Amino acid sequence: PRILPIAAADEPILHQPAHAVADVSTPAIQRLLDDMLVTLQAANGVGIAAPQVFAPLRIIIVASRPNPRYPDAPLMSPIAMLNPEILWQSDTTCSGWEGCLSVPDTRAQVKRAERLRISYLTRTGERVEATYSGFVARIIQHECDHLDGILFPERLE
Ligand SMILES: O=C(O)C[C@@H](Cc1ccccc1)[C@H](O)SCc1ccccc1
Ligand SMILES: [Zn+2]
Repeated sequence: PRILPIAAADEPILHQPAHAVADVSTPAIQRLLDDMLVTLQAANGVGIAAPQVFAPLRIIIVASRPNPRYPDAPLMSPIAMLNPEILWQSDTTCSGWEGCLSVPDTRAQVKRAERLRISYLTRTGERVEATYSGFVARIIQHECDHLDGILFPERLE
């Protein structure tokens, strides 16, 4: 696996919708997942979306860990979510700090749904549904926005 270049905010790919993955089992997709993970780790991120590494595909990796702004964030093994679909979002929202690997040196408070239910394919092709809340739900919403060409500054009130 190799560290991939990360698209900056002015790159068109970050402002257009990504395409569903047709076959998760191909070597190219499996390699992309490995490359996204090492890229995320090298950048000290807690999430990454395929368009950020110039791949217009509906793939995100969620990797919450405690950090200075979220000291009580859960430490989790990175989860690759392919073709994620948010099935439900709570009306309850909360505001919290966000940053973005594609928008360096920028932090802002963003309002997000506190809880959500998501359906996605794992890297082995199983369909999974799960409920998340708090910081992990925030990361998921941030990453799913990337798949629709939305960057967090567009979410500011
Ligand atoms: O650019 C990205 O998508 C990754 C962001 C994910 C993120 C989502 C929501 C809230 C904060 C970050 C990067 O992880 S930015 C680096 C970072 C890490 C921990 C806390 C804040 C920012
Ligand atoms: Zn981002």
